[in-house]
Amino acid sequence: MALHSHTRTSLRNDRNLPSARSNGVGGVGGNPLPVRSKNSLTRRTVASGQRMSLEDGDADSGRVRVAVRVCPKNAEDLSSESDFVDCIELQPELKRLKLRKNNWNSESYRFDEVFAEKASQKRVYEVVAKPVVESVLSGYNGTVMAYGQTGTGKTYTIGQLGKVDPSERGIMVRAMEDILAETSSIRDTVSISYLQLYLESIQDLLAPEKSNIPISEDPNSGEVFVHGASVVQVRDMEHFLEMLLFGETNRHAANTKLNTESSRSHAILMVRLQRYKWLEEKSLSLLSMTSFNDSSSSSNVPIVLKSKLLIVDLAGSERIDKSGSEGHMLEEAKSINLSLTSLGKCINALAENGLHIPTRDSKLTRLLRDSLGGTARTSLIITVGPSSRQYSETSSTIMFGQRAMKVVNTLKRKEEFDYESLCRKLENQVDSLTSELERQEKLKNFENANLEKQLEECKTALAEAENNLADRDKELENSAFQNVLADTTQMYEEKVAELIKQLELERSSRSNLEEQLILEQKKTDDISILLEKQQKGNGRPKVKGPGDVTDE
Ligand SMILES: Nc1ncnc2c1ncn2[C@@H]1O[C@H](COP(=O)(O)OP(=O)(O)OP(=O)(O)O)[C@@H](O)[C@H]1O
Repeated sequence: MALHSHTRTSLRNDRNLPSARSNGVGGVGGNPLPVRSKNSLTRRTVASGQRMSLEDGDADSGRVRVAVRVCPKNAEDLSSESDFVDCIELQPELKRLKLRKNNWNSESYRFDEVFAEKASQKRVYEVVAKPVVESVLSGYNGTVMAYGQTGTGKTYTIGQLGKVDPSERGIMVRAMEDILAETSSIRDTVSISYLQLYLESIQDLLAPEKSNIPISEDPNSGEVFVHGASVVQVRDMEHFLEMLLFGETNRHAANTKLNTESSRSHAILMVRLQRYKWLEEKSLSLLSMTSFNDSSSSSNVPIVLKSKLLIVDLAGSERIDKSGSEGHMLEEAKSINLSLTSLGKCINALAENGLHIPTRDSKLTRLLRDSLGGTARTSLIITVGPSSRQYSETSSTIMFGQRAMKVVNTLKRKEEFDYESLCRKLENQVDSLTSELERQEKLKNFENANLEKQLEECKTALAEAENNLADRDKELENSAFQNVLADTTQMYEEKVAELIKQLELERSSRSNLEEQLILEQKKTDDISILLEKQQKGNGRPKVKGPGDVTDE
């Protein structure tokens, strides 16, 4: 079994794995078992815009994972120890390490993973650190630590830059590669601080003039801060490597000043991650508080995940008496011992489920408070040398690792409601709705104008049609009138002709009558003359003719 599974679904996979108790992951005879099982429940709390979510799963998921890595023999080992057999024998398939005290006496220890001398940096990263990095990317705090005797490959495992041979890249470089690959340079923020803890003083490896930087703690969350240390936002891998090299140079310079090749300080790379995501949740009281509880907006609560990854390269854990330190070196060794001893004490207390965890005894344990017995996912790699000469240090390193395996953290994810983004999002929504409204308004106006134009056109067309119709009617009317007129004319012509005819008839009858009248008149005149002659002749009264006028 790997320390954690390698895939992105490692958390789920871990939960599906049998617990340490059942699979025997542990120390001698499966001895170190998780003793704290606070995280056996899934629980979520909401408080003042913040919430902590516990990782669900079995009690084993928060246990500190411990792997052991055996370093290759160094020149000294090779020259002086040809007669001796190695004190270490690995059984990788059983994930066991056998520590041989002598030919008759050996102990076997089980770890979460054992790496032989030839194990690649890639494999070590993927088994030890990658699951922690994935956790950090999901919003949990995480810690990867290397512990071991001087010269056993802690810095090689953790801090190797791999400039000459990229396959030698250590955990810091590979972790940042994964983090940068998984985060958005626009939405998310990745920043680092690089510190060293030397003689109980925290120094800034990115700004060497800063030393004795105080540690502070949030009394409510217990979160540890190193205010005053430089925090540099990582732009890209090149930028990160530059800073790492700068920090390494500063650490190396300090060592050189002390005339030693070995790291006399603990180096701590602190990676802070701030990621945004949209929460799919409908039942949060906060939603009703903010009245975004309609189904459309409740599924869109922006939250910010803040997580921290500590990658710690501890100083060598050799014994003072054996190293023969004197003077300043003795002070230094004592200081290293103090911090490592207090780390060991905390681990013991946690492993035994003690009531008091002495985290305040040293700055190292204060810095690592969240990593051991806290809310972080923690992996420890212990490095050992194969040489029998180092039996005692190797043995104490192994015992340190075995005790660490008993520590169970309670993985918690800190989620904060991102009011700023919510506000921004709502503002954007308002903006887009307003512009949509304006667009609709414009469209409506345009459509109205269009309709009015169409109406006008219709009216004109109608008027034209009416005119045409009227003209047609007129035309029709005219042609009927013409007909009527023609008929009438004809009628009148006939009438006139008839009247003319009648008139002529009348005229002719009148002229006949006149002629008759003249004749009659003549007759009358003749008769009158005749009568007058008679009267004159016999004295009789004269007879009146039709044309005579008489006074009565
Ligand atoms: N697994 C390994 N493969 C190849 N070389 C290794 C390995 N482990 C260690 N080394 C080499 O051994 C030497 C000592 O390693 P390193 O400096 O990493 O030890 P250390 O534990 O960090 O020592 P110190 O505590 O004194 O700083 C280095 O030259 C390193 O390259």
